[in-house]
Amino acid sequence: MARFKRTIYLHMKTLEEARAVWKEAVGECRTAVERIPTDEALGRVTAEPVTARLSVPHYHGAAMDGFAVKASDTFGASDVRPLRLEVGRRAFPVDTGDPMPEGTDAVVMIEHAEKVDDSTIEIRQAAFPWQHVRKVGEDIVAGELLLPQQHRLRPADLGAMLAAGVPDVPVYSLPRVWIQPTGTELVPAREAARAQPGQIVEFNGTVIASLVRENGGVPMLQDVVPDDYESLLDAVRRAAACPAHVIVLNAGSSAGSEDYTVSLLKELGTLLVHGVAMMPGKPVLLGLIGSKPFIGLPGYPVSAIMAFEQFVRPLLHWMQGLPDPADPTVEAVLGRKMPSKLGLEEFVRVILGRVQGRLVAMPLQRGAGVITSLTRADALLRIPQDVEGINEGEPVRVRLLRSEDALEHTLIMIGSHDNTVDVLASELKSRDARLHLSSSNVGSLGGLLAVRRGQAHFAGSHLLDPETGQYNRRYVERYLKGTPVRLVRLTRRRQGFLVAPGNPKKIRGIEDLFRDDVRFVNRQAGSGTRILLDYELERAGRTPDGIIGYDWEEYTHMAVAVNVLSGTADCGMAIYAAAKALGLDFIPVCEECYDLIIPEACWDDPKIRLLLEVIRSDRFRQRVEALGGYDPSESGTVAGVWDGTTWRESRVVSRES
Ligand SMILES: Nc1nc2c(c(=O)[nH]1)N[C@H]1C(S)=C(S)[C@@H](COP(=O)(O)OP(=O)(O)OC[C@H]3O[C@@H](n4cnc5c(N)ncnc54)[C@H](O)[C@@H]3O)O[C@H]1N2
Ligand code: MOO
Repeated sequence: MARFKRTIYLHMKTLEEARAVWKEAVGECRTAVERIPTDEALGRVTAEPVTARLSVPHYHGAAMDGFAVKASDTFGASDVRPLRLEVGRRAFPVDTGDPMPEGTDAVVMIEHAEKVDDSTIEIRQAAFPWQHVRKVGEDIVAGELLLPQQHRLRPADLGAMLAAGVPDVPVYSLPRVWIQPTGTELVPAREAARAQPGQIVEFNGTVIASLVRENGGVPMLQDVVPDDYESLLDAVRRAAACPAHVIVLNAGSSAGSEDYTVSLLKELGTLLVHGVAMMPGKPVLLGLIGSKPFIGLPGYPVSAIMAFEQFVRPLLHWMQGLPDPADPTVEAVLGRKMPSKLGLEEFVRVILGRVQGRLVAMPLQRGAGVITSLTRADALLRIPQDVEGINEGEPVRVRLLRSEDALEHTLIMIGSHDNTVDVLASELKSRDARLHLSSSNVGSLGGLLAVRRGQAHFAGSHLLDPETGQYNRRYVERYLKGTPVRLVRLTRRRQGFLVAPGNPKKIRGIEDLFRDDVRFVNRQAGSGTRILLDYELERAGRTPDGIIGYDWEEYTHMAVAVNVLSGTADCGMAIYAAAKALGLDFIPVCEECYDLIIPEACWDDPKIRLLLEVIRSDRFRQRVEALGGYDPSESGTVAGVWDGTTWRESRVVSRES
């Protein structure tokens, strides 16, 4: 069908241009005004100024428990000249809030009135006029402005309105957003476990609906429609005819042959923008169907969220007469060099924490499909389009995704990842709910370098020195000259050969790698596991010659495991957790040490003290043991104290700090 030719982006606009086009086209859209009961108006935005109908208080009332009196009757009373007043004639018992009896203008607090008998009190201090009395209109005067228009109502606002006799309030209707997920490949989340290759769990719908709710709108989330033009046309027609204020389609915004959104928009409405120089979120589409704003959000989840924030979020504010939302930002230093494409505004997810007095921002994965780059992020770094990149150590302004206070309770870990770190994070949280462990996985060496630059509270490392058979010490000596640190053992972990379930090739150990019928899959040169394999080969007195697949390099434990599972390799070396995850058999080869490298400058930080407490607890060990493939018997021991030049203690490991 000729009509469905692949689309090429129209003219890609800069983010600023696209925002301007959008504001021009839909910036004046408002939802209708409706009058709703005041007690249901929390969070709603006033469409008109609200004025008081009654004064508050509307009578003179006692502000304290005690006796209402006429102030002039009490003049002259003192410690030396106590004054007696007859109850019921010149002093009237009142409680807080009671109307003042005729002729009285002051209240003597009960604790300042001595009872003489049932009908007499004595006071030792004169009352001044209007003492402890709430006068008419003290709080609100009838007719005065209570709240302006375009004001988002808070709990106290509702109280003031009710007190002032305003039982209902004119507000903007909540913007209703039609959300249409599309894609033949999408399956409902409840069928996730049965998804075949090529099928993807639908979740953007829920994310977008939640973002709408968070921004004061009402989501109208639809069932998925397949990627065929007629179904999409039908869905958008229904959206146009229904009482929704905004139409959001996801996805089909890019240049793929099944990306029909552009054609749709051209057939049913007006295309304003296709393609914005931002990343993620580049292929976003903006337009109008009739007078309804229409947004085509890209399919990748991070792209969808970023494009939502730039275009849907402000729209939801404008529709209720509110200004653009403002987000809190802080200044930090960038922990790692960040190259960026010239001409594209980039949004980089970062972890953020205060290390040795400075806020450090460390970039996370960049992929637009990596939703966990947002779940793990503490902040967003925006790299302008005219900047080619930012150097390590440069100051940057980042937008906070968590509270500023939370940053003070964030521990930054950089280095190699291990599953026991997840246990650590969860145990820390259960000890102190404020504590948050943010980690960036850049490999062991990257962790050491971050410690050297003062960018991490600690690093995670498992680097074997083949000459000594020891872990990490040699690397600390080489890379941390002048940086005192302590080496704390987190755990020992088992490395071994992964083989297909049932071990069909009957692989038992290193010698079997040299067989003609065994294809091996290796890890990349320089990785901890590769160093370990070479070390084991050397110990066995062998060179790699003769191992089929020794030069075939993969970059992660899981990639090795996948090759074994699919049968492209018969054997590979990895940690037990990778075998367990994919149901492979595991033949243990050796144990390695996974250590934390903690700068001396952070050693006395209470967060680090708690971290050590956790690592040394029985509960942590039990949980680590239960993972399988780990030996936590040395967890928490100090395996070395480095003063920047030499090791200060003997090599006997100790559990003391
Ligand atoms: N040749 C080109 N290909 C792509 C380009 C390009 O410029 N030229 N741009 C890339 C960029 S950037 C993005 S972003 C994506 C946008 O893709 P679409 O908006 O067309 O979306 P799809 O291709 O349909 O899906 C992409 C991806 O997202 C998943 N997805 C879609 N909807 C959902 C949902 N409701 N829940 C969860 N996941 C969803 C979908 O399955 C795909 O994996 O295009 C690049 N391609
Ligand atoms: O711009 Mo796409 O949105 O990178 O992923």
